[in-house]
Amino acid sequence: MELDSKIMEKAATLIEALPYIQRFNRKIIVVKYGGSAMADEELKRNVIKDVVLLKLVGFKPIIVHGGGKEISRWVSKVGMEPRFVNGLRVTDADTMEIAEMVLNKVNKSLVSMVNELGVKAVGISGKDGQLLRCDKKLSNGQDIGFVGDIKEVNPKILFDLLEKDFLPIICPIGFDDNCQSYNINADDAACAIARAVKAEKLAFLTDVEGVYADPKDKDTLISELTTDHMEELLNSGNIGGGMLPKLQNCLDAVLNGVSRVHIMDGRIAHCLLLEIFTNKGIGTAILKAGDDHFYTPDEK
Ligand SMILES: Nc1ncnc2c1ncn2[C@@H]1O[C@H](COP(=O)(O)OP(=O)(O)O)[C@@H](O)[C@H]1O
Ligand SMILES: CC(=O)N[C@@H](CCC(=O)OP(=O)(O)O)C(=O)O
Repeated sequence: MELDSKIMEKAATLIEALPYIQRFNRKIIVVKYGGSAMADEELKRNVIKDVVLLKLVGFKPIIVHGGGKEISRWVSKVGMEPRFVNGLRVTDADTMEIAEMVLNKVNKSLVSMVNELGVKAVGISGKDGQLLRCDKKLSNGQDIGFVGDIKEVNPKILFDLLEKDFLPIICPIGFDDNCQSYNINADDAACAIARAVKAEKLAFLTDVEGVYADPKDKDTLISELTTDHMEELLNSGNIGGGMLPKLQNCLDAVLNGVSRVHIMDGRIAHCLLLEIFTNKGIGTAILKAGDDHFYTPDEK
């Protein structure tokens, strides 16, 4: 019997994924899902479908999400002006209240999407299970309000959830010794969590292709960025806004045992699957100096 070539192609694609499935089996993958890549429901659903697939083929994904754009929208709605210093939101008491409400809302919408696809998700914040204990964070000595600097991660709740086969979805709110709530940059939260659970991979899904050497010139996309070039890039004046904390966290993660760190465009449908299950270089891979090459299936 002659088989349709399209069906054969599908089979070949599935077989191509086999070494990657073996490589990541039972391994923890932290996906930082930025608010910038949550522009519409279809986009969100595509990202969530990818994560659900990762879970169903035997990976242990953890989602850490942001929601910066949505927080800004609500801050503006109540007549206040969103303000940022070095990519971090200046968070007074009112802004803190709004941030917590909005992030919890985003959290539950992602939980519902995962549940709808037949995988059991549990949405928590950094307060649950005392996951993210903070101090107040200063930005170059400047007080920027209730912004949290993570001083301790207690990953027990995450291991418990993973062991019971739940998919943890975390929003970046922490607490201090006086039970004060803190607004944590979601990239900081994702990196600290990836380190604490010794994740195999940390993937940042954002709204740009990756890191540009010059953000005004899209031809300057950096496909591989090694740690020894990071400082130069961070000091070049060409890294701004939310990319600053993201890159600082990539550096921190790579230097502290997370071997695969990637920034990619969450607006590209199924970018996570393409990055994990194929040998294509998507976005920007952040590598330790001396490890500067794309991964082969065996290494991935
Ligand atoms: N050199 C750069 N390369 C890529 N993006 C940059 C650069 N400098 C600043 N950015 C900005 O960083 C943004 C991504 O960070 P952010 O808005 O915080 O996203 P997320 O919500 O995913 O955390 C991009 O939309 C882009 O405008
Ligand atoms: C302190 C600080 O900046 N907190 C962030 C938390 C949300 C976040 O990081 O969301 P994205 O990942 O979508 O940027 C904020 O208030 O915007």
